[in-house]
Amino acid sequence: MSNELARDPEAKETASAEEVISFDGVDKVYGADDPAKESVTALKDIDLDIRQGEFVSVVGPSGCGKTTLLHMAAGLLEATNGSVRINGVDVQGPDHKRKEVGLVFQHPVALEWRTVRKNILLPVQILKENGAIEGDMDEYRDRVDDLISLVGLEGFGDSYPNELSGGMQQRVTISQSLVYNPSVLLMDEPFGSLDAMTKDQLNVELLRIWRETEKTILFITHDLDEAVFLSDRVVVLSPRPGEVADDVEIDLDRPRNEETRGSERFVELSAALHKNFRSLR
Ligand SMILES: Nc1ncnc2c1ncn2[C@@H]1O[C@H](COP(=O)(O)OP(=O)(O)OP(=O)(O)O)[C@@H](O)[C@H]1O
Repeated sequence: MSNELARDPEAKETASAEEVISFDGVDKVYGADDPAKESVTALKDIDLDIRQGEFVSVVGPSGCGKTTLLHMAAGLLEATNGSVRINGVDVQGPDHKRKEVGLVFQHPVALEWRTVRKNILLPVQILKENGAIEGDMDEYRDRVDDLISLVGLEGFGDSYPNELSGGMQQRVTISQSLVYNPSVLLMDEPFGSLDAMTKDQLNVELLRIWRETEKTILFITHDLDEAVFLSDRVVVLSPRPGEVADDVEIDLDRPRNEETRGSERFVELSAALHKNFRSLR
């Protein structure tokens, strides 16, 4: 694959430590500064470090603060206490570079009147308008073609979103998050609305894309088996207020494929995680 899509070498240099995503003593209280509303403590005392090139999933009961955690890493929400850093830089500070972070949400965000190619280019146009990235558009147009082939959408660059299946639309979303070459991908249940077969297939493909692009990934999911299949570590949050209840190393060999799901070790790890999860209630 093209080296163009691998991790930005500049990002490696700017990371002061191996930790690429760091939560340090983070609390999130919604409504803390609005006396008219009852406050909700979503997350409490989160310490979590994700190292260069790691794939870490976060699981936990509904409402425990998974999306809140991800939105804080994206700089979309401010921590009430503590700090969140990407590549050693506070995401709320003036030195934070928005281009360091790619976001993938559960539902595709493609605009129906733009072709696949133009949709993939959209984040670049937005970031360029905001002054967050520089460089020539032609450079990014070439990159779009590399991405279309990386995510398996060859031949669909001139199609419109309504001509694509749900799985293909999520491939577009993944390309959108990679187009400006962030060092970090934050993924919030990206395959949650897909059927089981498409989800399994995209899981395998995501691992290939991760391997080829060398990104650091923070992945939110409700699906414990998906978390085991994908991750180096699975972080378990307690019921709200979410605290880190467990941080489980997943020692399955890589590369992983469909056979991995049938392996003895996968079944063991999955069973242990399900048991751990039940004990939280
Ligand atoms: N803007 C908000 N204002 C007030 N409370 C909020 C807000 N957003 C989220 N919450 C509350 O914070 C808690 C954590 O929400 P969050 O969406 O992060 O959980 P989650 O683990 O992602 O949930 P789910 O698994 O159901 O998607 C919930 O109790 C939710 O009601």
